[in-house]
Amino acid sequence: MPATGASRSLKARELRRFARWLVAVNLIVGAMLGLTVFHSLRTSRQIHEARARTATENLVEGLKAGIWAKLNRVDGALLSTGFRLKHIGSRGPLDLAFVKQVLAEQKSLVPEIESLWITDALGNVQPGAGVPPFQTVNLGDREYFRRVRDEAADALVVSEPTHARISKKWVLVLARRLSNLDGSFAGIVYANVAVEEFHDLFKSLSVGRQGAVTLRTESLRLVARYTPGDNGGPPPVGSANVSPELAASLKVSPAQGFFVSRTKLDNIERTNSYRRVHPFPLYVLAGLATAEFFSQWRADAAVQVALASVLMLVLLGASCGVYRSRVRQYRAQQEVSRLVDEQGLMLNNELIGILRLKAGQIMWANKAIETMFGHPLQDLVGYTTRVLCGDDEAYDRLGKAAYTHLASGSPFRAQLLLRKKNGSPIWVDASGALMADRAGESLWVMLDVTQTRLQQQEIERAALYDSLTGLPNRRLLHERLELCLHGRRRSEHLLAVAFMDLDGFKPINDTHGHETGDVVLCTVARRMQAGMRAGDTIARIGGDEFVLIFADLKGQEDCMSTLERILAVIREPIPVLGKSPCAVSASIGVAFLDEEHATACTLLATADVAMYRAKKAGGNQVCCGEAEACVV
Ligand SMILES: Nc1nc2c(ncn2[C@@H]2O[C@H](COP(=O)(O)OP(=O)(O)OP(=O)(O)O)[C@@H](O)[C@H]2O)c(=O)[nH]1
Repeated sequence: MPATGASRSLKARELRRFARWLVAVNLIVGAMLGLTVFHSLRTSRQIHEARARTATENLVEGLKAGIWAKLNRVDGALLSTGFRLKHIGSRGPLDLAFVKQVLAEQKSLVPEIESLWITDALGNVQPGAGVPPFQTVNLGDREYFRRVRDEAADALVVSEPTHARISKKWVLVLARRLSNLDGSFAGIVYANVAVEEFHDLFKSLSVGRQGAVTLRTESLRLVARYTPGDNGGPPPVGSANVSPELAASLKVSPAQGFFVSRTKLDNIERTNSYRRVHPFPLYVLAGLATAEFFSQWRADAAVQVALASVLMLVLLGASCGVYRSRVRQYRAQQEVSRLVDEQGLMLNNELIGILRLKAGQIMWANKAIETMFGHPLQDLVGYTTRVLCGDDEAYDRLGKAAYTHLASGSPFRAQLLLRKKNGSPIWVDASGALMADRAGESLWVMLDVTQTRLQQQEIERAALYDSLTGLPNRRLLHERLELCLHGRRRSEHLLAVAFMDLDGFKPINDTHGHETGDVVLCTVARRMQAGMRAGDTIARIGGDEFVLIFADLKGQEDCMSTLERILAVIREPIPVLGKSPCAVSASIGVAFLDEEHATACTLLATADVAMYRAKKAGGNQVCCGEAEACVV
């Protein structure tokens, strides 16, 4: 069944639908995979964020406790000093030795204190250890001094980060009031805590290479900052430059909080927690770098994304493979359809007949067989090939020859003479071969070669027979003579060859025309044929020359009497249509096969010579080629 254009385009549509389906499956699987990975990564990031927050909160809680303890010890030293130096100015001149002793004792008890001093009511630092001799250091302009002096209550004052005038270091100053007996302001006792003092505490914390720990005053001025990787250079002590996220969080939650921000100092994003170091006006902050804290998460994310990508690539590759294989299948189907179409056209041609046979029975035949033999297809299919053969004998002969050949494994090829439905003969060039995939079945191809065959016969005839008289020509004469000579050697009977030439033929041509001459030649030929036996041969070898072969003579007399009869029938008047009858005679030379004349050449030559003798002798007679032969 040939594939139609419609069924082909249907298959092309199916292929496009399959491609769309594959794309859709890939998109859906890709989307699901992407969503799964996204959800998994978001969840694990949230877990990491929660862990980061907990870690920074734990860090900052520890810091807060450490700083509180430090400053509490410093404040304790201030309180003790204040207590021991209470009203000391009211009892007369200052006992500097005692003051120095007290300050030294307290300082030695609290290692965090870088220096411990008192001032008078004007802010002049009383001379002591670390103060250059003959030099007056006045703190009256210091903000913490004014606050201690101006606040009536005996409260601890913590300064902003201050550059110390004596040690030249950045310090945090803790100060308390000294009073006279009447309660008036006598000066301050203050302790400088170097900002480096906090670094030791900060260093003990594990914040990674890019983490940061910071101490700020209530006004957010930087007191100390520590980053293990020393990111961003030396800390700008005293600077109040903070991230907007910290400022916003403090507004909402002044005591403690959590925020994520990118630090301007080193441009590193961190997850931070902060705590107020109550009762001190200080904030501690601990931050873990997002990049570090999320490095594991990032590695996990990279692995998950890579796995998902590989999975997607594998799916894509498999889809491409499946699609390509479907395309190949589609192309193969197209090719098969094309071949089926071509085969259909070939099978249904009008020229070459095709038959499929099984055990001599016609299983299938094409239109050309119908045309060639004239049998309708329904009269062929299901019947044996006997209907195509002339008779049972021809059918059996053909069957034996063909199937013996096919059984040997080689195809059969022959020109066969078969019969049409109307009984007329038909020559076919037939070729048959066993079908490999169908047991016992054979395929036959037939071409009508009747015309070729007839033309061939005509050509063969023209080569062997005289076109005017229909008698054998010189070539066939020689073949037959050789054949006779070959058979004669085993025969007892006599063989003779007679050479005959008409007498007076030329004048007939000249007088009555060539057509009349032709009539005379044909009449003479017919008469001679009528007077000879079936096994004898009469041939025309030239204009008015004939040769006769007598193959089965009982004796020379038998031959001579026949030739005499021939001379007689030739002499009879020959009627010519519309003209007066013509008359001719003949001169005949005959040679008999014997030891001396044993070949065709010698026989013909002898007969020829004898014929000339007959003609010289006046014609209309037979001369024998042997010496003793008599002229009849
Ligand atoms: N009509 C006709 N004439 C032919 C044909 N072939 C040859 N001839 C003629 O036959 C004649 C033969 O010549 P000759 O053998 O001399 O004829 P003839 O008159 O019988 O002479 P002799 O044989 O000597 O007796 C020639 O005139 C040829 O032209 C032919 O096929 N048809």
